[in-house]
Amino acid sequence: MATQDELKQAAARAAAHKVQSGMVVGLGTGSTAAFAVSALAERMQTEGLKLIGVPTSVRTAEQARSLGIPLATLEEQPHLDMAIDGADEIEIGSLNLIKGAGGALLREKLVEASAAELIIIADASKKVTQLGTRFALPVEVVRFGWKATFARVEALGCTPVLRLDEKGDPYLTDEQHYILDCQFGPMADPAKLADQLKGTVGVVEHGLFIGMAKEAIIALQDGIETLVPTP
Ligand SMILES: O=C(CO)[C@H](O)[C@H](O)COP(=O)(O)O
Repeated sequence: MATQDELKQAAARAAAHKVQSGMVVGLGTGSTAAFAVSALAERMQTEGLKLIGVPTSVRTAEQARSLGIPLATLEEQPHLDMAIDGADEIEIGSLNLIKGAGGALLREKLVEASAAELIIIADASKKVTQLGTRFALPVEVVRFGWKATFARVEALGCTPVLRLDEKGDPYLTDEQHYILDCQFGPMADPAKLADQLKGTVGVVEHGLFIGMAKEAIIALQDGIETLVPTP
């Protein structure tokens, strides 16, 4: 029986094989995305694949650089051919996502909104029938007045928790913001909630990725399953 890491790696490899030479590729963040970065570097070495990566976090930039993947910023490469990333929850049918457990949701959304195609990679544990069933929704907020923002987000019907780092200090994103992990429970209308959060003063971004994923590559014990959004 394959381990969870082996499944993540299988999905990552399948996505990396979709990349063609000359592409500009958004490089996601997290343990599954890290396998995709490694698989791309391997293809560069073994097949001579050429690509430019646009990383979605400092962490991913460091990994890609250490593997010799040429990088560009989103300012330098504002139009990406593809982005490959993991997710915390993938809603079967819509392919709407919850992302951000790894803390990179803002840069991920910026990079992935600029990609012609967003490919999500995961093991089967990430599939849900309704978003909000397994993970709290990460909401990135500016530090200034964060308690007032906390109260506004709470009023939308959730229990927010300020994310802390391993030292017990507030977790800081790459853009130097805080994250509130918001337990909304199963979401009947995630698109409406996304709009409400976007309209909340102090909220910079949230981890709902609505209508963005073009494909999800899911690694199962007996092979790869490819999901596309149903109309
Ligand atoms: O959104 C993310 C980071 O902000 C990650 O893609 C998400 O948390 C999945 O991570 P992993 O592959 O480690 O389970």
